Amino acid sequence: MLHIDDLVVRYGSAVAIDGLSLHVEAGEMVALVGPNGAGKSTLINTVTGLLSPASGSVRCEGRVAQVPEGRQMFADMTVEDNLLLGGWSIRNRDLSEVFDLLPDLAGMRRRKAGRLSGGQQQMVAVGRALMARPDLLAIDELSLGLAPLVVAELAGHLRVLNRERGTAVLLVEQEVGLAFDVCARACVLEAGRVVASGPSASVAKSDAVRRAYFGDLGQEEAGQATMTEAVT
Ligand SMILES: Nc1ncnc2c1ncn2[C@@H]1O[C@H](COP(=O)(O)OP(=O)(O)OP(=O)(O)O)[C@@H](O)[C@H]1O
Repeated sequence: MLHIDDLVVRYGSAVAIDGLSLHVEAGEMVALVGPNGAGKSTLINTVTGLLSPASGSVRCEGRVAQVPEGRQMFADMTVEDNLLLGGWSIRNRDLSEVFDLLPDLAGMRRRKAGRLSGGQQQMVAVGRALMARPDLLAIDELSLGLAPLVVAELAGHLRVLNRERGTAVLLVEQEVGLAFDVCARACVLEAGRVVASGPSASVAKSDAVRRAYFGDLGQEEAGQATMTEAVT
């Protein structure tokens, strides 16, 4: 349902995405991992239309919604009003669907978003994106600054969302263990390219992941990072 082909994205003369192709099937959960500056956020922001390609194409058959890095709450607005903003493009905006999936939000609907904990705010950010009834949910750093228990609860909600509604998920995540656990498939980005792709359990053992997170390959091997490692 998401087709990204030969994508190039630039900031001025700097190339952030460098000829990247990636395809996501309907209902698939795909993790995007890689070192700082690899282009993960740029890719997500291009998928959701916040950035435009310099060349190549991004085509999505269905609605996309984003959970942005840092949550981006409207702090002085209530939880309910934050949620309603997420559904601005929907004719009959109905909070009940989101409350069914994230029941804790119903109890905090009248509270100011800025008064909530980080985990509660992240739940609002997920709920706000779900108000658009997306076919693809693009999440930039689910776990950022959150306690492991809170992250585990959010991950559980994502699994239910995927299982019960068939929503596809593109998850950018620094916590690779979490990303591989939640998503059946993973792609490793380096310097704006996909350098490994396949089932998460296999990608977890790939050279690309060792290079990105453990730095335990020699210079010579690191220099060979430009070819895609197809992991099966
Ligand atoms: N607004 C910007 N202006 C110029 N260059 C940018 C901008 N945003 C990102 N970049 C550059 O584009 C490249 C990709 O950045 P991006 O934030 O997409 O990577 P990332 O994989 O999400 O990194 P991180 O894990 O640190 O968030 C990096 O070299 C970064 O410095």
